Amino acid sequence: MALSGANNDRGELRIHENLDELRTDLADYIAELSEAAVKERGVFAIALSGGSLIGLMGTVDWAKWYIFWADERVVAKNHSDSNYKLAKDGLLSKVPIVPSHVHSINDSVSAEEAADEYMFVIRQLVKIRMVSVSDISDCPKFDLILLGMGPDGHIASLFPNHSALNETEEWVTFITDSPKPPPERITFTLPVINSASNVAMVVTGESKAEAVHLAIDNVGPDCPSLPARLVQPTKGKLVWFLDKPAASKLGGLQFSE
Ligand SMILES: O=C1O[C@H](COP(=O)(O)O)[C@@H](O)[C@H](O)[C@H]1O
Repeated sequence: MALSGANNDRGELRIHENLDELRTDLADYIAELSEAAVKERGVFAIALSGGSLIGLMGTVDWAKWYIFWADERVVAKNHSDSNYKLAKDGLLSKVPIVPSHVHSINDSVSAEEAADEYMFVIRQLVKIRMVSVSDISDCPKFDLILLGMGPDGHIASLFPNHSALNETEEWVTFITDSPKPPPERITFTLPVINSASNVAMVVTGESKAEAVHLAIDNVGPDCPSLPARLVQPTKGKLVWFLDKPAASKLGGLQFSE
């Protein structure tokens, strides 16, 4: 049985006994959001990340889905480091997704050009409202952004103390010095992540327990620079999907079973 609760302004916490339980809860959560968005707008705009979360997603009704990536490594689409390849092999090739609804980056140009082109594509889709727009800025408002988190607290390709964290003008930016290989990546910026209707942080494993603690608990003045702590949807909802090892260093939570 999952434990769920809330921690101040750090969102809803769902802590699961094991990965099977987490996978089921995450699939139900995504299905509910998808159904609500399709009912309201006719489409569901979801941004995926890479990493371990892809293996935790279930299958739902894909026909109305528009798929984006919150971050991508600037490598060929068939490279083992590609987040697109990860999602394609683990998920997209197994479900009836409409190919033209899958918006991956151009892998044949530089990181800077790929970021600009990706932003242009999103801008066109915002114009025709396939992707909604924020009520308080011109940012796209994705129905759901799925994020993983590294043991260092990075989310998407926003790393601790990196200047990309300060980008407020662009929707998509690029880096060429990622501390985690490969070095060249594109990433949604914090204003886009925080404009989403829903953000799900999917984090598993003991190696991430300290970063989960720093991202969620009130631990003093150093924590605001942790990228995961800067995920604070302005009007949207933040939900953390954790397994017990990832949640093992969280303190002072009030849970209901
Ligand atoms: O490099 C990346 O890492 C994070 C976390 O990955 P994980 O394997 O530790 O879950 C991922 O969310 C991000 O999209 C990816 O590019």
